[in-house]
Amino acid sequence: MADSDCFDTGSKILTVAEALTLIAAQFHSVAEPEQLPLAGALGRVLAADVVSGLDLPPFDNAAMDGYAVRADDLGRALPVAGTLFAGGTPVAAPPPGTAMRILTGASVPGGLDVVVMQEEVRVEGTLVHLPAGLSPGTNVRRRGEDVKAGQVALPVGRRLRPQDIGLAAALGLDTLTVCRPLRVALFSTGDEVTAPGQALAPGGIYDANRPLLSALLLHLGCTVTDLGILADDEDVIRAALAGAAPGHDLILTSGGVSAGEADHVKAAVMTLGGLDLWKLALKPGKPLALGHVGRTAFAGLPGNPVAMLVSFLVLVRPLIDLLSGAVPTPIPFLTAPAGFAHAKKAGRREYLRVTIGPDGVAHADPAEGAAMLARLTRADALAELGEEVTAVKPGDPVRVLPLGMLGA
Ligand SMILES: Nc1nc2c(c(=O)[nH]1)N[C@H]1C(S)=C(S)[C@@H](COP(=O)(O)OP(=O)(O)OC[C@H]3O[C@@H](n4cnc5c(N)ncnc54)[C@H](O)[C@@H]3O)O[C@H]1N2
Ligand code: MOO
Repeated sequence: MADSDCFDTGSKILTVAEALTLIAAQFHSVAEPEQLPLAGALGRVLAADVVSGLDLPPFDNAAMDGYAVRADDLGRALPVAGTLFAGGTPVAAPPPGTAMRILTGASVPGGLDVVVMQEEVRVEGTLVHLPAGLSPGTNVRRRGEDVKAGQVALPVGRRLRPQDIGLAAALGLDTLTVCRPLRVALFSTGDEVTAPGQALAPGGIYDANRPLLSALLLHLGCTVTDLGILADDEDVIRAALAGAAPGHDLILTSGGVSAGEADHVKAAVMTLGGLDLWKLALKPGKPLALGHVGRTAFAGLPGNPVAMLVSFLVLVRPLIDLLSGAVPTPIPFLTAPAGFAHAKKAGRREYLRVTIGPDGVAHADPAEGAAMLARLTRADALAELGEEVTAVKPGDPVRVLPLGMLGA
């Protein structure tokens, strides 16, 4: 939900950090909890902490197939008192001076503190010859070493990833309390924008942004209503937005947010709520419109597809996190040596399409066009050049944001 006050920044050019601060101040969670089976919870946001009801692992167990012994008995040849299988009922330790054959995952009897891998022993008749020098605890997975009973295993606000679902299952949970999905209405704008499958008129282009945005939103666990393409007509746009607002938490549009004349989106949103047009110190992704239609949040992204993707990842993703009850997480980055030279303005953040070579070097796309979608499909990552950077030389370390880690 957006506050009713709009955040007029006048003609100031906002840094990304300033924009994110304004977003955090103006938008609030609309989260409502619901209970879901684990299988349906991927991508959803946890509505409550998951507190572990048990230790993980639940009992001391073997990490390897081999022989469970006392550390004091190492370096000797011992008789084998029996075999312990995974899933077998835990048994008491055999007397000192004996070994137990043990398989991975089997409960280690209390008192035995080393599992010697079977590759490291020599079996001769009924005796197993053990190496010396292993420290107590070797190859024993201790009860509770991963998670302790009573500990928060998964925190509220976590957007659930496959490994989170796996952990919940390991804790014995078959359902999770998650936030209901954010309901997002999607429009493209512009008379030139044509739905794929239709004939392309002279001057027309196919609508790449809606399917691209829709896919990005699905990755974030949103429910997407695709409401098509809005013609450049203020009345039509106003009616469509007014109709979409009540059933949605966020309306997203692309196109029509720069200084152009055919900007009916702005006028329509203004009459239905409030809107601010931001100019950001960000390339690509300079223009961004944010506001509300009634009580529904509104974000208007730039029309150029690559600019739209960058705006989405840098600004709309955190907005979606806020609205959906997720704890916003910084975009993960890695550092790679630059395989390129690049000069830039101080004070602006830039994202360049890069491929990562087999040697780990980041090679920038020599073209920088914000409309070049095919070139984006050939990139592995975006290099993030911060506000303070004025030049990149080959070999300089640069931040790279792997597109796959961003759901793109
Ligand atoms: N005089 C100025 N002109 C422009 C400025 C500026 O500051 N002053 N900013 C430029 C930048 S940067 C960008 S980005 C674009 C943003 O423009 P809009 O958001 O108003 O978008 P449109 O003009 O409607 O479209 C831009 C471009 O993208 C194509 N487009 C639009 N929708 C789609 C879609 N659904 N699928 C594929 N492509 C789409 C559209 O045809 C245009 O080519 O403004 C610059 N101009
Ligand atoms: O900065 Mo506009 O957002 O391409 O290319």
